[in-house]
Parts: sequence; structure tokens; C-alpha cells
Amino acid sequence: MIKIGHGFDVHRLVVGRKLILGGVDIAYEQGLDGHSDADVVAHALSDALLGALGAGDIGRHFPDTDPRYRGIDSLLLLAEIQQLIDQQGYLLSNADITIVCQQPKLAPYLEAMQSNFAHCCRVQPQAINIKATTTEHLGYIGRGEGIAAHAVVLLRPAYENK
Ligand SMILES: Nc1ccn([C@@H]2O[C@H](COP(=O)(O)O)[C@@H](O)[C@H]2O)c(=O)n1
Ligand SMILES: C[C@@]1(CO)OP(=O)(O)OP(=O)(O)OC[C@H]1O
Repeated sequence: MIKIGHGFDVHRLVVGRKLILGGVDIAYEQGLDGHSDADVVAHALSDALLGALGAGDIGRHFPDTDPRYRGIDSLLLLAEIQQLIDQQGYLLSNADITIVCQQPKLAPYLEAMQSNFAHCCRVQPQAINIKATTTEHLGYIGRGEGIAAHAVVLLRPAYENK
């Protein structure tokens, strides 16, 4: 049986933090606030994968009250989630991700994010599609108060008998 999952996350932009998206360190005057590295794109993908597994969300697996996750690289969390997918006998078929961000321009960084996610999830880069869009200056994202990301994934059985 194939399984679908959806993930959504938002983090606030603040001065004095690095901007890490999809594991890529992006040159910008603000970064995302959070207990972890606040990689909103990795979090949306992680939630989509956990959703497809029927395994809750990243807050349940990696609570923001746990000092082990302070400042953690969210790609490490994604790699742990990939282990759960392996254990349940599934493979990632494809992921489609949309980053909602007024600024900065993300197009130059999308390929590096794709490569990071493909490495963590052990798939070909073509299985991971990442898009960026603004909100045409509307709302909290348009005012530059934060960045959001959406992800949908399909998992397929690794073995014939599932
Ligand atoms: N942070 C962003 C947002 C968008 N892009 C690219 O610009 C294109 C146009 O964006 P609209 O919101 O005006 O539709 C979009 O398709 C992306 O290719 C970007 O690089 N960084
Ligand atoms: C991964 C975690 C760990 O603290 O990251 P945060 O930076 O707190 O990000 P959020 O998306 O609010 O919740 C997920 C958390 O579990």
C-alpha cells in the first residue's frame, strides 16, 4: 500500500540567528528562531514523512523541551526519521516541497537543499522537488516576519508483500 503524508511548519525571522533552509546556510541579515536550527523546510518534510508513517510529528519524536535538540542540525533528525521508514519497510517515492518566503531569493539554493534531502532520505535527487514562492508582500510572510514550508510525500513498500 502506498502512503501519503503532508507537513507544514512556520518559524519567525529574527536578527542574530543563522538562516538554515534545507540544511543550506543562506546569506541573509536575519535567521529563523527555534529550539533547533529552526530549519523550517526540513521540519515540513520530516512531518510529512512521519505523517505518511502514521507516526505523529517531529515535536513528539524530538521535543523542544529536550536539551539534546538545542541548536541541532535538523538534517540529523531527518536521517533518524529515514531509519523509521526503513524499519517499517518503506521507501520514499517522491516529495514535493513549497517554501513560502518573501525574502531572500531562494532559487540559487534549491539544488543544494534537494541534494541534502536526497542524501538523508537515500533517494535520487529527482525524487525531491523544491519550489519557492512569495506571498506578493501579503500577510506575515509578506511582511518578512517569518518563513513557512509545505511538503507532501508518497511512501511505497520496499518489498512486494506489503
Ligand atoms: N523566496 C523566493 C520566492 C520566490 N522565488 C522564485 O521567484 C519566482 C516568482 O515568485 P512569486 O512569488 O512571484 O510567484 C518563484 O517561482 C521562484 O522561482 C525565489 O527564488 N525565492
Ligand atoms: C525539532 C524541534 C526540536 O526542538 O525543533 P524547533 O526548532 O523547536 O521547531 P518546531 O518546528 O517549532 O518544533 C519541532 C521541534 O520538535
